Amino acid sequence: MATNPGGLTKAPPAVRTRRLVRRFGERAVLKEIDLDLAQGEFTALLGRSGSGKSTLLRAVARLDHGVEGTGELVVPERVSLSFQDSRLLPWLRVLDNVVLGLRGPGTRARGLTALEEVGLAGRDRSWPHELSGGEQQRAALARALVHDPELLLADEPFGALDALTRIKMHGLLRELYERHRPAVLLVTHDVDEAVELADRVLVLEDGLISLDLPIDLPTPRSRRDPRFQEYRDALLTALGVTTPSAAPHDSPKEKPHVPNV
Ligand SMILES: Nc1ncnc2c1ncn2[C@@H]1O[C@H](COP(=O)(O)OP(=O)(O)OP(=O)(O)O)[C@@H](O)[C@H]1O
Repeated sequence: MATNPGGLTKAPPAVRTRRLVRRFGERAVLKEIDLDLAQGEFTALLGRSGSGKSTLLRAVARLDHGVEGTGELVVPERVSLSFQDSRLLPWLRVLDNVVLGLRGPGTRARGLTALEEVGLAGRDRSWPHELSGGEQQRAALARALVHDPELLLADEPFGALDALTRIKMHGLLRELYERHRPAVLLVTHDVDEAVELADRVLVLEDGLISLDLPIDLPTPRSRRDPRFQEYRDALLTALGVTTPSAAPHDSPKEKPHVPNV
């Protein structure tokens, strides 16, 4: 374990990448990424479409065997993944999906507890197609959490949900995170989602992390808090988007439009 200048022992990071490179043909989508994610840290990853967010997440998940490197990639043993599409197996009931791959005594009880935690108590015998989109994402979260992950990698898990369900899922994810404390890397296009949920937001641009912004706001966070808006404006600016709220004071007073980038 490393010791910092104050003499306190510093825990090793949950994720550590050094000089992580991914090329597709001639094009380097990730150019020597150096990234540390602390244990129990909630990080959001933003970037324009095609900037390489999913590529980075897949690399960290060790799903991509094309990652090059003389570099270094350290990830914990227990890693769970969640995607925009819940990826529940249609031929398995909800509980069987949740406990898939889990072994040992108490498997069923663990699955039922996970379902209860995500608000799906009593739906264990349902088939995936009998669940709504939001419920399917809840089941996917239960499946991720039942493994007690040290790292949760989530690639736009709420991207396909309607606005109201999305808000509910934000609350649920933050609550589950605070209870279980895995390190989280959340890929999103939604700047508000990033500021609302994460303690640190990264912007990926041109193959590198161009901004690493700690979010120092208590939770639950209100989008109406002026400091929330300052973070959001800083991120939108980093993403190359100008909004009326980030514009000079003498500009027309329009309702800020916050695009998903
Ligand atoms: N298997 C592949 N073969 C060739 N190019 C690829 C492959 N996978 C990704 N790419 C390219 O790498 C770039 C980054 O893709 P990636 O999916 O990581 O971006 P992203 O930031 O997640 O995009 P989005 O926000 O639109 O989902 C894109 O230009 C994409 O076309």
